[in-house]
Amino acid sequence: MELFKYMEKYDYEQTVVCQDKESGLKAIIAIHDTTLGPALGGTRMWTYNNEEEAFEDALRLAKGMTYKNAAAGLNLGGGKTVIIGDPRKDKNEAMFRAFGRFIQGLNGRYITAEDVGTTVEDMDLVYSETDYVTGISPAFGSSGNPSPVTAYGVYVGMKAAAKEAFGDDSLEGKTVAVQGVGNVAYNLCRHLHEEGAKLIVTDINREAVQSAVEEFGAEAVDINDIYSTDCDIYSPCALGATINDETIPQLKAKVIAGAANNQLKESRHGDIVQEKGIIYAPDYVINSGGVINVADELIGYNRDRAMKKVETIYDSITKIFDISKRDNIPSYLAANRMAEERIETMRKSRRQFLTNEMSILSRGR
Ligand SMILES: NC(=O)C1=CN([C@@H]2O[C@H](COP(=O)(O)OP(=O)(O)OC[C@H]3O[C@@H](n4cnc5c(N)ncnc54)[C@H](O)[C@@H]3O)[C@@H](O)[C@H]2O)C=CC1
Ligand SMILES: CC(C)CC(=O)C(=O)O
Repeated sequence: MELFKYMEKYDYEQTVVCQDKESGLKAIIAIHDTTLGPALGGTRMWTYNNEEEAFEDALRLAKGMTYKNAAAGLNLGGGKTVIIGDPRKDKNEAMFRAFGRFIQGLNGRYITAEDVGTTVEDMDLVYSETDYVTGISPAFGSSGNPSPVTAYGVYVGMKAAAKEAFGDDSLEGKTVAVQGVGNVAYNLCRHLHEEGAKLIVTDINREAVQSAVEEFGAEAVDINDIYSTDCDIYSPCALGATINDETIPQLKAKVIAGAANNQLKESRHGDIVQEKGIIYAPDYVINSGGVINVADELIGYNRDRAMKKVETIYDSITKIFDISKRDNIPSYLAANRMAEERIETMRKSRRQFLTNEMSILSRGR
C-alpha cells in the first residue's frame, strides 16, 4: 500500500504507528476526519496476515467511524486502532498501558473503546494511562461493554428494515441467519429469540454456536452455508466484506441487517444488492448503538438517555430507506449522503477560532 496516496484519496488526516518492544505492542491508530469533533472509535486486536492488511483495516474502519458518528448525530469524528496480535495469546498489561500512553500523546484528538479482540478489562488498563478511553468498567462510572447496546441497536434497526421489506416490523416467525455469534450477535440472538424469530447461526467458534443452539433453539450451519440458507434476514455479525461477488448470488434473504463493520466488500456491491431488491440496512447506521452508548460517557454517562438515543436507530434506518426511494439511489449511498452533508455543513460553519474545541461535546444532548 502506498500510504500517502491512500490517505490522500480518501482524505485521511493522520496515521500513527505505535511500537513498544518490551510489551510487543504494534498498533496503528488511524484518524480519518475530525471536523465534527475528536475521533472516537474502538481498538481491534487481530492476527493480520501482513502489515498492509492491518493498515488497510485500520484506515477503512476509521473512515467508517467518521460516517457512523456523523450519521448518529454525534459531535465526534472518526478514528480506529488495530493492534497486530492474537488476542488469545499476545495480550499483557504493559501492552495496553503502552497503548494508553500513545493515546494520551494525541491529547484528545483520538478516543478509544473496545472492538473485536479487546475487552472492558483491556480498556481499564488503557484508562490507567489516559482519560481518552470509553467503554471502561461501570465501577469507574463508565458504561462498560458496548456490545449489548450495539446488539439492541441492531435489533431495532432490523425491525425497521423488516417493516420496509415485509410491511410489518414484527420479527415473530421470521428466520434470521446470523453469521458470527460473538459479543454483539449473541445478545442480538437473545432479542430475536424473545420476539419469536427462528435463528440459524454459524461461527468458527464451536462453543459459541453450541450455546446459541442450547439457549435459543438455533439451528447451526457450516460457515460456508450461511449465505445460501433459506431465511428472511441475513445478519452479518462477524468481520467485514461478506457482501461480495461470491456471496450475493447465493443470498435468499430479502433483508441484510447486521452488526459487522464494512459489510460491503466494495461500494458497487451495495448497488448490486439494491438491484436484486434486497433491503440493506447500512452497517454503520444499524451498528451505531455501541458508539452512541460510549459517547454518552463524554458528557457524564446516563443509561436512559443513551438507550433513548439508540432507539432512534429505527428512525434513522427508516429515513435512509425514504431517501433511497425518493432519490432512487441505493441505501448505502443514501446513508453516505446523510453523513457527508452533515460533515460538510459543519465544516463550512465552524471557521472561527475557539480556545476549547472539546466544549462541543457538551452540546450533543
Ligand atoms: N462490539 C461492538 O459494540 C461493536 C461491534 N461492531 C462490529 O460487529 C462485529 C462483531 O463484533 P463483536 O461481536 O464485538 O466481535 P466478537 O469477536 O465478539 O464476535 C465476532 C464473532 O465472529 C466469529 N467469526 C470470525 N470469523 C468468522 C467467520 N468467517 N464465519 C463465522 N464467524 C466468524 C468469531 O469467532 C466471533 O465469535 C465486528 O465486525 C465489529 O467490528 C460494530 C459496532 C460495535
Ligand atoms: C465498539 C464501539 C464502541 C465503537 C466502534 O469502534 C464501532 O462502532 O465500530
